[in-house]
Amino acid sequence: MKTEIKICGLSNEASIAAAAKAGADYIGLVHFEKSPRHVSLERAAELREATLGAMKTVLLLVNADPKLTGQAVHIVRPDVIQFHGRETPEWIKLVRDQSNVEVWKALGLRDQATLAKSSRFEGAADRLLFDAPAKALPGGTGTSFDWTVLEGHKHKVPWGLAGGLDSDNIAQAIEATNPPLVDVSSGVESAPGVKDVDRIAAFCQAVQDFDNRRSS
Ligand SMILES: O=C(O)c1ccccc1N[C@@H]1O[C@H](COP(=O)(O)O)[C@@H](O)[C@H]1O
Repeated sequence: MKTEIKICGLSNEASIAAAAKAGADYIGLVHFEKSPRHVSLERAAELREATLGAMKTVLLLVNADPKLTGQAVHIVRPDVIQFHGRETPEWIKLVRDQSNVEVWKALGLRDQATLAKSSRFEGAADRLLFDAPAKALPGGTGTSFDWTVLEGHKHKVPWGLAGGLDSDNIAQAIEATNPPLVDVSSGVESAPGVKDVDRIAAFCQAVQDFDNRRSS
């Protein structure tokens, strides 16, 4: 099975080209002013163009109101919106039904109880992204969570693993959780918000090496 790769928090064309060359499936663009990776909607639209359709574009929003969400869909025309705040299942479903855009919901996983609550999003989100619990920022902090929380879990919707992943721990993370998609931001940076093309390449290579070992 191929593990899909999302490289998140890109803010320039060079890192988008590096993600494409390395074989990423998705890029993530963050529209959240408190993030060191924040880009305006207009810049996000330019960066989506820079993918040349080689990768899908995920636009990340945090607790965005209906007006901003509508503007984001209209201006950026992403393939996916990733909601990374306290959005409700009802809101996620409404956006999915009204926008024709795939909708992902990120959830901070602390323990079995928080995992059990993720079932509220079945039938609403197209994918769940399991991340570390929010700290001062809701995500993008390079923090991982206890992957054993996912052990034996019967996933009812497509999902992805996020939170503190990097080229050193990604093989262990895939081995432990068997995710269909992995999502990285801090782990491919040299400083918050500064993507490193070599780390992007190393992360993707580590995922591909794991997939190749598993299928041989
Ligand atoms: O990247 C950010 O700045 C960010 C801000 C607000 C919410 C989520 C954010 N990033 C997402 O968080 C996860 C994990 O990131 P990391 O690899 O631990 O740095 C990932 O989905 C990012 O896209």
